[in-house]
Order: sequence, then structure tokens, then C-alpha cells
Amino acid sequence: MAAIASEVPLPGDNRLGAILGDLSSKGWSWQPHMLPDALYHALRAEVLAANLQDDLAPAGIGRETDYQLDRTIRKSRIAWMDGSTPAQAGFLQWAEQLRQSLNQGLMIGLFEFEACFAVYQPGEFYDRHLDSFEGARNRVVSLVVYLNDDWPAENGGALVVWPEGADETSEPAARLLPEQAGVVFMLSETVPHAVEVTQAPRFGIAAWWRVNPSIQGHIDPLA
Ligand SMILES: O=C(O)CCC(=O)C(=O)O
Ligand SMILES: [Fe+2]
Repeated sequence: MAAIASEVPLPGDNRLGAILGDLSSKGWSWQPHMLPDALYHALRAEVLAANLQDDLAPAGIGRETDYQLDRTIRKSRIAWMDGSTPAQAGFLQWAEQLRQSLNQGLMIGLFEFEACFAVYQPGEFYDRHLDSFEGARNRVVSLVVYLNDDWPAENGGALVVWPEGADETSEPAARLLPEQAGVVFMLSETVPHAVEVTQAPRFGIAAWWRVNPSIQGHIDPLA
């Protein structure tokens, strides 16, 4: 199986510089139309097919060991990626190039990547949350990619991003529409965010890079 090939910005490219600068100065970065076209179309076709075939499961919240389905906090459906199609393999390669650039630029030792397709039907949402489960220090950088052809503002479904470490009373830093091939980077442990109720089916990918848990916890990193 050949992965769909694509280029990401190389170190020194303006876009990559902007992402690195945004992440270090404010903890998040919005990059309109960043996903390459061939990957966009192939991934969108897959998420549409998964949605039609009902190949998606209700999303949970909380730690994996303490998995909860709380439909008052999060209502959407997801399908984990395993890299078994050209589109998914291409996406994982694209993300791997980004991982290397982020590690070089930020010295943060991102290690593992996990990604899922996410579909929000009209009326669905995700309340304000952090992506890294408290105390676990596992997810370090979050990546969100939007797979919607058109997204008029009346559709709702905006991603609301708060400043790093903001409390419940702070004003949001941004309200981003899930526009075609747009990409969001966020520091998973410090940037609160929410998905407003959507009025139209909303397609995307939610993904995270983790640090190496054995090195983080100093448990036999060489074993
Ligand atoms: O789809 C989005 O805009 C963000 C989704 C999200 O916050 C998550 O899956 O953790
Ligand atoms: Fe999130």
C-alpha cells in the first residue's frame, strides 16, 4: 500500500516558524488551509464513508483507565486511525514530519502520535476542557484538522480557544471556524478549549503527540 505523499513546510519555512513562535508565545496556533489538498480529499472521503457506514463510536472523556461516557460534556463520535489506508498512512507521515520539526524547534521530545476521525452531528458539542488528563502528563501537543468543504459562520461549531491557563471567567482568545484543511496546534496541558454546538455535520481529525512515558517518569528509560 502506498501512502499518499505530501510535503510539510521544512524548518526555516515561514509557516513552521509561525507555528513554533505561536506555541512558545501563546500556546496555540491557527493555520488556515494547511493540510495538503490530496490528503484533505482522501481523508474527507474516508470520514464521510465511516459516517455513512456508522463506523464511529461515541467518544468518551477522562483517563483511559477511568473511561467515562458523559454525554453532557462531550457529544460526538470518533474512529481511531490505524494507518491501514493510503490516506491514513499519508496523514501519519505528514504528522511525523511535523513531530520532527516541533521537536527540533521546541526541544520538547514528542514521541508517540495518536489520531482519530471525529464527527459532530447537528446539536453535538464538546464543553470546555484540557486534552491532557490531569496528573498524567502524557498528551503534550494537540493537533486538530478540519475536513469540511464549506463552513458558513451560521453553522456554529466553532472551536473556542482560551489563553494558556485561563480560568472559567476569562474571555476566549479566539473562536475558530472548522474550515477546509485548517489546522490547530495547542499545548494539551494548558490551553482550555471547547467546541460550540454545531448546526451542520462537522468533520475533522483530533490527534495528540505524547512524550515517552518511561523517560518522563524516569522508569528504566534504557530498558
Ligand atoms: O474538533 C475540534 O475543534 C476540537 C476537538 C477537541 O477538542 C478534542 O477532540 O479534544
Ligand atoms: Fe480537545
